Amino acid sequence: MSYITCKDLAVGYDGRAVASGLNFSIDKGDYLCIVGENGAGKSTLVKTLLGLLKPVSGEIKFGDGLTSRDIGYLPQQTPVQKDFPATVWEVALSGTLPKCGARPFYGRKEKQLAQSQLERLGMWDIRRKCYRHLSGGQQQRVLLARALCATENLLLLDEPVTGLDPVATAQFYQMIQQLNENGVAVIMISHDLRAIDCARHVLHMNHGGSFWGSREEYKNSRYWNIISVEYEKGGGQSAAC
Ligand SMILES: Nc1ncnc2c1ncn2[C@@H]1O[C@H](COP(=O)(O)OP(=O)(O)OP(=O)(O)O)[C@@H](O)[C@H]1O
Repeated sequence: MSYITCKDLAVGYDGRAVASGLNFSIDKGDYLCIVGENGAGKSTLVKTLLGLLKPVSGEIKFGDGLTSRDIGYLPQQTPVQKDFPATVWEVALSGTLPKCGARPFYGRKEKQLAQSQLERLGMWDIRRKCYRHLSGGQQQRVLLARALCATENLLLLDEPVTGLDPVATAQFYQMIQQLNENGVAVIMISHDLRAIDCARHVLHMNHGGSFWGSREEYKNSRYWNIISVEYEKGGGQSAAC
């Protein structure tokens, strides 16, 4: 059974849909890239998958032991978040909070988990550094470690390469690719079409409808023709996946 199956899903606010007719699923180990024009409802879909909004209509089914609480979420970063006055260690450790239950402190297990995720992403040696003093790429790695502390089943990344330079972007994609090869399922929202080169499936959302299918099917669809022409005009490049 799939981790998530969405059938005729409409998402929105106060009972009014901003996107509808969404049909897609994400399986264990999958890599889904969500693309689409501004305002198409991508972030609204994310909030709905995380259980922060109720579907306007249709259904979201969780399977294979997954619930909306088992999603490791890397949100879009705001300027205030980039300036967060905490150490790398504190930010990563905060990802284990849901595992503490009613306990008001971190136990040995949580600390070991945060250490292993920071080591995995090459951030352990700078654990005492202040998060706000890191480069954009390093900050994203720390947030990734934080998300992995919450779960290793499914990561949901909302525009994770915004503001990163081309080298940091390529390194970030490679890191996600590696995690995916090690069994972590990925949902990545992106305005950067290079992200598609790494994905197995693509969900394209726009105001006139949506497409979901394999990367190959997407690249043969009219949705790809439209978006890639616009992207080339903007000087897009290919990813190194
Ligand atoms: N809290 C809210 N209440 C009502 N409408 C909202 C709210 N947040 C967003 N919207 C509207 O929902 C629509 C979809 O917004 P959303 O942020 O999901 O799009 P998006 O595809 O993520 O856009 P972008 O690519 O620009 O990030 C927009 O018309 C937006 O104005």
